[in-house]
Amino acid sequence: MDKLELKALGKINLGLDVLGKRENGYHDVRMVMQTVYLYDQIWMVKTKEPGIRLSTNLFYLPVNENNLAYRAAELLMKEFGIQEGIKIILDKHIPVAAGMAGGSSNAAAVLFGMNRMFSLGLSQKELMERGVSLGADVPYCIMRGTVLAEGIGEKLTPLPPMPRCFVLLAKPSISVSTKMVYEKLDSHEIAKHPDIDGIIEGLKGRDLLSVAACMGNVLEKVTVEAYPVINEIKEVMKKQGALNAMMSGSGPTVFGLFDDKKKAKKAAFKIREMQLARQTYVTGVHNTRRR
Ligand SMILES: C[C@@](CO)(OP(=O)(O)O)[C@H](O)COP(=O)(O)OP(=O)(O)OC[C@H]1O[C@@H](n2ccc(N)nc2=O)[C@H](O)[C@@H]1O
Ligand SMILES: Nc1ncnc2c1ncn2[C@@H]1O[C@H](COP(=O)(O)OP(=O)(O)O)[C@@H](O)[C@H]1O
Repeated sequence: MDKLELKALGKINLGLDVLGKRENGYHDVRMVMQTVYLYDQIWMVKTKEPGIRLSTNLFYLPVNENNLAYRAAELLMKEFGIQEGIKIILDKHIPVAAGMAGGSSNAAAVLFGMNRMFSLGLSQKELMERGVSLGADVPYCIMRGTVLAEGIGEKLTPLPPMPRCFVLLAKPSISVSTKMVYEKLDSHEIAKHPDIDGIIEGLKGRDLLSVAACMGNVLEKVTVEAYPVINEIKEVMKKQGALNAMMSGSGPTVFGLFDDKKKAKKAAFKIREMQLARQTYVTGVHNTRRR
């Protein structure tokens, strides 16, 4: 196979709890992850000249080893002594530094693509073991769907699929560093842990309303302190009929779950009109796992 086209999908966290901190600074988490149908497009083409060449539509993203897509290709090229080269064209649509795992998803797609194109014979588990060295969310981005993620995010248990709904994503024009948010959390007392088991029960019962009711994210308080606009967006979404609204990951993207597409679109319009966020997307959940 000389050429491959891939979709790298974004995620939201329906629940995010932090249980403790490890000596290396990483945190033990308990999260319910959900893939959404907002994606970056990736083209991979084999080249005769050795090495990796990456290009992207976003001028401010690195195109060297600081890009997670580049690093994913490099990791497998080195391990397997691949002599040919690879050209990667990355068309970004997932907001950057937004709590939607865009970079991790790009890395996951490239690992998957390299395995296919160069017939490396790695199982999904073996790809995930390599993926975690690139980022805690990479193994999940390889698996996709509705998943309970524990450990630092790499211990994955598939869950029943999220019931069909509309997801409104709103990304205010600020960028958040995941590392800083986790660090700031350490100086906070976690007053209320989200009901992760309640979300899981809701998923088992195919009950969208109880999943929505149990949503919670311990990182939200930290990011909201710096950026109150996150709360303003949540309030608009709820007022416009969201079943619930919350910040995804370390933020600042806010998502709202809706059972009605018109309401989701109206909420998006309001958020843009009030200039709370310029980037808004109405999309859905994506429950197909990668094979
Ligand atoms: C918060 C979450 C929730 O899904 O997502 P994002 O907001 O990044 O999308 C993840 O835990 C982010 O995963 P990911 O972004 O892959 O993390 P990494 O690149 O491995 O780590 C970035 C930094 O976050 C901190 N980190 C990350 C994961 C974890 N379990 N504990 C941590 O303390 C570490 O300080 C690390 O240096
Ligand atoms: N392929 C990539 N896509 C997006 N960001 C990338 C990529 N490679 C490296 N980065 C860097 O990683 C940081 C985190 O980006 P991203 O994965 O979009 O956010 P998050 O960790 O919040 O989900 C960005 O600041 C960006 O400079």
